[in-house]
Amino acid sequence: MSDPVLALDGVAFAYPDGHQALFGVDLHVERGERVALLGPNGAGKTTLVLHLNGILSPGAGTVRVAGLDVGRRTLAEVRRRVGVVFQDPDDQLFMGTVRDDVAFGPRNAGVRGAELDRRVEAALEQVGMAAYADRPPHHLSFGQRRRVAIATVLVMEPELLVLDEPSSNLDPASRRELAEILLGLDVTMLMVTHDLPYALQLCPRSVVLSDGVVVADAATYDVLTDEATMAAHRLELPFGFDPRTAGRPGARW
Ligand SMILES: Nc1ncnc2c1ncn2[C@@H]1O[C@H](COP(=O)(O)OP(=O)(O)OP(=O)(O)O)[C@@H](O)[C@H]1O
Repeated sequence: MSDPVLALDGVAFAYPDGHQALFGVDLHVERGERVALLGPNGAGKTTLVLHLNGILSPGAGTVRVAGLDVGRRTLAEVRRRVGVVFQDPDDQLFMGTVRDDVAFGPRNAGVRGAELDRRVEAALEQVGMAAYADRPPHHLSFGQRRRVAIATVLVMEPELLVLDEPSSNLDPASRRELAEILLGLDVTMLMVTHDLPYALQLCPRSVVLSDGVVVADAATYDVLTDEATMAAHRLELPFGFDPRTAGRPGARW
């Protein structure tokens, strides 16, 4: 069998002030999976994500991406393979046009000419933003900027797409449209979210992190209908939302 796209084994991490944020986390993601990373505020989700592209290094344990150990020597290659879309699109957009923002990563990696144009076009097409290529990003709506931020990562053709709260601050129509876009992508995905219906819609599997420990790793439907786990880890469904009647796109993984 091929290497998992992502393999965390026994990952522990303490911040310099001594706060222990992760305690021996094991998480394996196979190629083609879409996995939601759930958990209450302060659970360690962002800390975990920052290990995936080497911004943080574990105090103990290992992080492997597509068979590569994440470390100083592999950092450039790891960052090509793992695309992280942060919560605030404005952290990722800083050029004069959408096209230049999306071209920035591959251009830095030495891609030029027709190949660069092809990749930029394809990434913008994937997020439905091809018509906006010549616009300044700061003239776009928040939802459009989030899509462009996703394109800046897709253009690198990552093996793992990591999304931090992709549905936050979107109106219902933008939220639904983004779900359709994400469901159409052919990429392994790890999605950090507090939006549990979104997790159910997009991710067949969910991992729950709480106080730096993985406390559940199962089909999203099973997690969201496990009342004891939900209550113990401060996971609450929106008023009136019942996974049992919401359809079961993620029932098996
Ligand atoms: N730079 C830091 N120094 C010390 N402790 C930190 C630092 N950053 C985060 N922490 C602590 O580590 C723990 C995990 O934080 P983290 O941001 O990873 O949680 P999270 O699950 O992403 O939370 P949220 O859902 O609120 O984004 C928290 O207790 C937090 O206070």
